[in-house]
Amino acid sequence: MDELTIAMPKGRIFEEAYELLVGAGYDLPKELDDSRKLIVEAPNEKFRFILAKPMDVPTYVEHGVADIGIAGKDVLLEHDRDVHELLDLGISACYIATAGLPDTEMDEVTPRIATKYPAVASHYYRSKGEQVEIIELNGSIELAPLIGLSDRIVDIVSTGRTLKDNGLVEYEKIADITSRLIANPVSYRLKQQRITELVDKLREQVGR
Ligand SMILES: Nc1ncnc2c1ncn2[C@@H]1O[C@H](COP(=O)(O)OP(=O)(O)OP(=O)(O)O)[C@@H](O)[C@H]1O
Ligand SMILES: O=P(O)(O)OC[C@H]1O[C@H](OP(=O)(O)OP(=O)(O)O)[C@H](O)[C@@H]1O
Repeated sequence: MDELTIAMPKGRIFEEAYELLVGAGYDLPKELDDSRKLIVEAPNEKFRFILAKPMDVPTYVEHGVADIGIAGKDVLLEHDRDVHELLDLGISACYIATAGLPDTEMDEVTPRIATKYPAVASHYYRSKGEQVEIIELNGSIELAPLIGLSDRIVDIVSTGRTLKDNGLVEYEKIADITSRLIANPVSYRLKQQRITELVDKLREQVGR
């Protein structure tokens, strides 16, 4: 049986992804969940896990150093990678939206948009025929309108708490987000049987 290398996102998505795999019947070592190791073997299943930053998962899969991976749809929308999207896992649900200070218009000349998702934001405003200046930030995006750096932000909303606590309001929803199972196209061809079996088990688990 071929070994499958799986790129798992550390952080928010990890716990739900781990539970999904265990729920699907896979025997995973405890050290995957409770150690700081970045490469963990699951010999009983012939899996090798690599623990990656969520944004980097599609990079490992595109380059074929991981056969499959779990990535947020936000990451897949932002970086157009050559990977197959096999299954919507339904976990880590959130959405991307525009937000800003309440009752404010965007600057008429060059509205400024702060975001961690420059491609998603550019695409969104271009599709509306609006010309904007994108300001890329790495986090704490909600700061931008509060201190006058931008008119709007394009960011993830989950509970809405961060917007609320900072006195910001949502304007438009851009895309619903969940995590997806992705595969390297060559791995998918060469290890199709193993990957299909995994997809079927996960699909059954997702449907529960
Ligand atoms: N409230 C949320 N904020 C951000 N991402 C969320 C949220 N809810 C679900 N997600 C999903 O989790 C992924 C991000 O996970 P996480 O926050 O652990 O990574 P990160 O953004 O790289 O974090 P950091 O840079 O803070 O380490 C996103 O790609 C998205 O699909
Ligand atoms: O709607 P909520 O449930 O409040 O979640 C949304 C917030 O969570 C994320 O930030 P994160 O916690 O990853 O911190 P960051 O600003 O450093 O990216 C996201 O960028 C929002 O700020």
